Amino acid sequence: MSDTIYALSSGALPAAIGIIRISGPAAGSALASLAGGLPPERMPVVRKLRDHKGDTLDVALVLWFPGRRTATGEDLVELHCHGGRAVVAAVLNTLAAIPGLREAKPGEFTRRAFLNGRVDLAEAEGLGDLLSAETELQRRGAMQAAGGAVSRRIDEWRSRVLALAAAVEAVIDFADEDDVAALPDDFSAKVAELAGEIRLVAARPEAERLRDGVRVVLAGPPNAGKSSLFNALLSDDAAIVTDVAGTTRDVLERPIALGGVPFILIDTAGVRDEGVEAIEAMGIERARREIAEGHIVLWLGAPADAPEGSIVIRAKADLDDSSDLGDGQAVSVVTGLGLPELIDTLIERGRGVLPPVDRIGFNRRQKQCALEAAACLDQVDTRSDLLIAAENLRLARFALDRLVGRDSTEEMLDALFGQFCIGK
Ligand SMILES: Nc1nc2c(ncn2[C@@H]2O[C@H](COP(=O)(O)OP(=O)(O)OP(=O)(O)O)[C@@H](O)[C@H]2O)c(=O)[nH]1
Ligand SMILES: [K+]
Ligand SMILES: [Mg+2]
Repeated sequence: MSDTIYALSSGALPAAIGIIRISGPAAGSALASLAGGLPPERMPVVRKLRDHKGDTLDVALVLWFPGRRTATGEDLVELHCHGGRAVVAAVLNTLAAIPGLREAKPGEFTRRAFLNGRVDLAEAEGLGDLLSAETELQRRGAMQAAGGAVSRRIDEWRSRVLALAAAVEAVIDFADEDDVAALPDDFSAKVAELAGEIRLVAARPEAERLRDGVRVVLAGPPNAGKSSLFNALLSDDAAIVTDVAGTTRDVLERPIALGGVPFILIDTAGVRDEGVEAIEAMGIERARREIAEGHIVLWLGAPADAPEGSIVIRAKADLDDSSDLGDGQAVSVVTGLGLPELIDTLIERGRGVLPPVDRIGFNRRQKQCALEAAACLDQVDTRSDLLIAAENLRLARFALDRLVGRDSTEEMLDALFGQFCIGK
């Protein structure tokens, strides 16, 4: 039988309420010893919590969820204490002294929910993203996975694979009896259709992009006004601005949400070829790498030099005279000209880079499993040995099983749940 774990599951203290969760076989007896008996099931009641000497620790709202129909799939207790640091510490210390109880490791409540079949791996991954979501788009994207939309689609694919496998098995069985049997006419078309559907979802931008943010690189020649624009977009003096060409040496990154879209703004060293000493040269090298890897490049320079697909910005537009209406989006950080338009452009382009939040998408791990399943389906050839076709359908099903964690390794679970905080 597993240990009984406990942790503070609500946010940083002090707060109005501190919610302590206890999960495992000894949860009920721990609650009984703190509250002087078990309250009615699934009913919020107020109880005095006392330590083993009988001293009152707090007056708390307590909830008792016995059985398997709980968030973790095992006996679960919630103590809604006053959220003072000393109050919560006193209750946690009392729990620590109860035999069979120990503090939960990061993500351990969710891990138990997974091991007890309350959520699958795709839902647990979605939950992780939901807890770390900082923008509206991240929240909506994570809701899809956490709410089971990915899992439901995988289930549907899985039952189609099973039906195809059953058709093959039926023919193989008949062959044993020396009878004539054939696969349905549309068998191969159905296999190809399923592989195509899986690839379509796998081709969508990966969920990590939504979690990590759209990378927007500000690039261009020295003194073009990159750092000034970086600061203006952030409304912060994060980068050093001077009139000396070559001020920015290193890459500077800052996260920002614009219109609910998560971005990482990246300021870089001005790109030039001549008169460059060693440190600046290294900065330029880094700038080139960021330009190559960025999702969106804002190019503050001559349109002729602009990297492919970049947005050309005509910076310092306040200095333009009326005859000098060059190419690019005019922006001035001095007058604010063109900034709202630039932000709108970024939001629009940014949404295009991210996975669609109203449809399901995969993270990198899930995508790999999905592509494996599609590749196995490609190998299903009804003109050759049907035993091999059956085997490939079995492998396709295993790949889908791995996607939702039906067949997960300890290391995989450690890696996933280790990213969660304690108490989750
Ligand atoms: N008038 C005007 N001056 C600007 C504007 N943006 C930047 N500047 C000035 O241009 C100079 C260079 O600005 P930076 O932001 O340091 O330019 P940079 O591209 O980051 O320069 P490096 O980091 O050296 O490559 C500074 O003196 C800024 O004050 C603008 O919109 N209007
Ligand atoms: K500068
Ligand atoms: Mg700069």
